[in-house]
Amino acid sequence: MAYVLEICGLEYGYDARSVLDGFDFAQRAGEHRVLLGPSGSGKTTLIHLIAGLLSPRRGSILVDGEMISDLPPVERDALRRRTIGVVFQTLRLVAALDVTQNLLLAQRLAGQRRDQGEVKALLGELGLLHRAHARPRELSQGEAQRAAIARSLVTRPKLLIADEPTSALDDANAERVARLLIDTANAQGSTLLVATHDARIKAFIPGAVTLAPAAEAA
Ligand SMILES: Nc1ncnc2c1ncn2[C@@H]1O[C@H](COP(=O)(O)OP(=O)(O)OP(=O)(O)O)[C@@H](O)[C@H]1O
Repeated sequence: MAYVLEICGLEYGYDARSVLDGFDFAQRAGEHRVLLGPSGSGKTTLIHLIAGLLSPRRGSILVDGEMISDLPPVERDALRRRTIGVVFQTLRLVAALDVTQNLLLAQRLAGQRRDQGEVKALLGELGLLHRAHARPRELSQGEAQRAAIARSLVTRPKLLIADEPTSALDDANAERVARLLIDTANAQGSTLLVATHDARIKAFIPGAVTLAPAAEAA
């Protein structure tokens, strides 16, 4: 099966401080993986690199066969919107839009037809139909998280990345969110990469890769 993500010899750092030093990783379509690492090991940095929000110092990142790390910014943005969904720690829903409008906007930014039927179906799957016209500030934290998952999956991205989706949750809710991510990713045909320091996630997604703690200043 084809690779959705291939990372080779990735290097990145902030000023003199190296965060990633020769990181290699590959993920095939349908092969969900966990990126484990303690706080500060570079998980969020790596997600930003994969999504083309940062540029590597060295090495390459291929998303769905395209070298996102080498593309000019406009094409990078287009590739990200077409092929990657990210559930950020801070969720990043658009405050002025209701849940349905947030999902329709994601479809439009991905260059897709706005599809109310698809939006409704996904909100139903995530138990959010009754909140379809609520603004983000009117949602509970759990509802907002599910809305962010729906927003990231409504474009059926090849790769769905979730940044620390469970670390603040108790066992029952961590399991619920992990299962929800896996089930909805499967239903949408997306491959899941969960970045976390929450070792409980390994029970749900067996393929784990571990980031070493950040290196000391060079
Ligand atoms: N914009 C920045 N400027 C300077 N240093 C940064 C910046 N962003 C992150 N760092 C540093 O880079 C290292 C990796 O940070 P990153 O946020 O990627 O780690 P993380 O594994 O996602 O951590 P957490 O689990 O706490 O979110 C940390 O030491 C952090 O302090």
